[in-house]
Amino acid sequence: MLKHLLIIIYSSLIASSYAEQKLSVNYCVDPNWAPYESIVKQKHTGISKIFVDLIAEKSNINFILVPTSSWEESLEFVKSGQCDLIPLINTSEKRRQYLSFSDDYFRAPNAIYAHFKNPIIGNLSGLTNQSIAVVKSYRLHHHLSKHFPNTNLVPVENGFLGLQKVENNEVDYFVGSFHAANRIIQENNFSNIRIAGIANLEDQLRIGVAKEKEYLLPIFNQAIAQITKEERKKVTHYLKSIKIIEPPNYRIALQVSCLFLIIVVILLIRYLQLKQHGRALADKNMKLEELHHTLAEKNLQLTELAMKDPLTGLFNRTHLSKIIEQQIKLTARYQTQVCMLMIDIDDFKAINDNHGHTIGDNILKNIAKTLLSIARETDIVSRWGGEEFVVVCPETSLEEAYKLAERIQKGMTKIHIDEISGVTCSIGIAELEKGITASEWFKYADKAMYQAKFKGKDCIQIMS
Ligand SMILES: Nc1nc2c(ncn2[C@@H]2O[C@H](COP(=O)(O)OP(=O)(O)OP(=O)(O)O)[C@@H](O)[C@H]2O)c(=O)[nH]1
Repeated sequence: MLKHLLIIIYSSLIASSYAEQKLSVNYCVDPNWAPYESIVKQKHTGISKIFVDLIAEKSNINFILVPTSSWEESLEFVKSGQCDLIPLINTSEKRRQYLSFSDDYFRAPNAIYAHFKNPIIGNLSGLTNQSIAVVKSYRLHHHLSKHFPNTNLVPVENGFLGLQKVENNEVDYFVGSFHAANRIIQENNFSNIRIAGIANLEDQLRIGVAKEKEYLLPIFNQAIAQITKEERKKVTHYLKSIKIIEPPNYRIALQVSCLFLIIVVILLIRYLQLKQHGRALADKNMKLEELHHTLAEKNLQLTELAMKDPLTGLFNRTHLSKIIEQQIKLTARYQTQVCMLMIDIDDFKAINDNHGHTIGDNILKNIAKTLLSIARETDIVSRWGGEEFVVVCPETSLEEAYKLAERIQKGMTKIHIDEISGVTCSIGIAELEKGITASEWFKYADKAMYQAKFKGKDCIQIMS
């Protein structure tokens, strides 16, 4: 009690004397604890700098920074007297042995950070035997080693190194100051880290003064009490300028990617199926077209077969009958002359008998060629049957038909097959008379041909 009274009296004396002569104090900070405090290019920056400036102004004390390279070094400096105070520090049993503390002036949470593969634990009681990185000599370090002896503590030099271990999955968790950790995550783009819980140990930060300078505490407390809400807003603004990182939600990203991949695969399969289907369809269409073509060809062949004599290729009897029917109609309408030549090869049986059927066939084929070459293009040359041929000559008079018959006879003499040198034929000619039927016309031509035979063969007879 007496001691406290003496300190107050001493401090007020000092305070009044400071009015005339400005007192200076040396202070140390944590050089790696942004945004709370840090040393950048030998200069103090961060939240504690805002408060130091306010307290300096209100207490009229000159604060001189003694730069250090680590928090541990700062603690050593204040112990050894190289620094008079540390402006932003938590109390702890250990620290109370060499420091006296002002009233707290800034409070902030601590959080638990984890690799996104590790589960959310909520708070410190969720920690069991995991590996936990924590900054060496921080109050949290002592707190965890005292209250969570089963955990595997990994002390690190600073928050960056601890969070880097989490990012690289070297430790399960990092426990540290909320604002500082967020800033490190953001600056270093640690994309694998998320907040796994809030540490139920709040930072209640204050000035820690070396024991031999504890007489300054009333002055500091007075200055702290004078800090206005407006002035505190500077700190809020400063913190707001730091974005809090929302670690990317990899699960959603993975799900979206999977969904996208599935859609792409389905579309690809569908595309390939359609392509295959299209190809099969095109194949089928092509085959169908080929089939259609073949069918058309076959039909043509069939029609030709139905129309033509297979041995000579001339029109057959059936087709000739149809043509003659048309011819009769045309003649009746246009009053033109049409003649029919009935040609019968003489003694063909003897050719067959003496030279064989194959030679006989060849002779018949040659006769057909001869007839086609001699007749006009408009004449209709046909094989009536066996060794009989019929030539129908539109727009032809009996005289012209007779001349044609003569040319045919002459042509026949030029046929040479094997030992056979020329054939003879008997030709009957009948003009299409008005009003007669096709069969009557045939009958007349046939009759004329038989008359020619009767006359001794190799001659031409006009129907009389
Ligand atoms: N090689 C061959 N012979 C045929 C064909 N069609 C009919 N013949 C033959 O022609 C001959 C016709 O004989 P005939 O009716 O007696 O007449 P021909 O021997 O010519 O006697 P004439 O008519 O009186 O001059 C027969 O021997 C038939 O076999 C054929 O497609 N090929």
